[in-house]
Amino acid sequence: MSWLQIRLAITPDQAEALENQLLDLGAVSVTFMDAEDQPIFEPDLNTTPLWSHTHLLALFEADTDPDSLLAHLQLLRGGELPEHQVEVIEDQDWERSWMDNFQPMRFGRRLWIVPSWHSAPEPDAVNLLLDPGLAFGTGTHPTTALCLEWLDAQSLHGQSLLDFGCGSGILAIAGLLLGAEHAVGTDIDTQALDASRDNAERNGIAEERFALYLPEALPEEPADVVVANILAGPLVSLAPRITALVKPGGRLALSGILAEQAEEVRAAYSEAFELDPTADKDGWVRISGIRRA
Ligand SMILES: C[S@@+](CC[C@H](N)C(=O)[O-])C[C@H]1O[C@@H](n2cnc3c(N)ncnc32)[C@H](O)[C@@H]1O
Repeated sequence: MSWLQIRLAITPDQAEALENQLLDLGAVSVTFMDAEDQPIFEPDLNTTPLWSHTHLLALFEADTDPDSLLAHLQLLRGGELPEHQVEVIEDQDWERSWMDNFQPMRFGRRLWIVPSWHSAPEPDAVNLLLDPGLAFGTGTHPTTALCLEWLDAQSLHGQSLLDFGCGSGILAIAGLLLGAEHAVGTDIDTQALDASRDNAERNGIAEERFALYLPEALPEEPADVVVANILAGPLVSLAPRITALVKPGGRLALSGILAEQAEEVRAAYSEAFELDPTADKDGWVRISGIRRA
């Protein structure tokens, strides 16, 4: 199957309106790409140099007429049309294009993330075979890497784990391979739930060890260990819910936070958690801690 792809150069202040306009015009997917051509979820529209020279990719059904589409977009935007390129791409290319640099990578001492089409460089290590499909989470992004390193450093044996915003399922599956007894993943995106299920199967995780839910269906049952890589805004607004999902004495790692947003997120969790020092990687930070009893 092929798709019509429109790549538009944007500035952060245009992003939200343009995304809505493209969706109104029938885009089946709109992805924000950062300066390194990696997809970003829910970009911070107010700040960040990572996001200041970037573009947006919109995919439409292949039979969409690009001239008519662009004319409609121009109309919706009061005559203004951002700089753009139009191309027809094959499905396979679309899924894979941003993954060209996805190679086996080690996180912490024991854990390797291995693209499912590669062989494991260290067969005796903890190898997570991953095909993210259309979901976020390969470990190439610093926000995921910060969580993987944290998980690798935990003693997870026999623990229950919750992955809030599971994307490809990478964090939950890493936790299970590192010894967690049971994991729950939740995501607002059903494609992420599908990818997580496929990746769990790929790694021989028995179905009963990994449950997946949309957030509205997630049982409000606290876990020993919770990871949430979903950006600062939702982490702050979801703080009461995420806190309640961590057992007293349980551990929490939050990611998807830019360095300048760390204080705001720490403030939302500092009453309920004994927080560790903030860890950072390439402008992103991880906030972790133990829930006070
Ligand atoms: C940055 S990705 C993280 C994926 C994966 N956990 C990782 O660490 O690579 C964020 C994921 O959270 C999901 N998400 C965003 N907001 C959410 C929310 N309020 N509740 C649940 N999932 C959410 C997105 O659909 C996306 O799959």
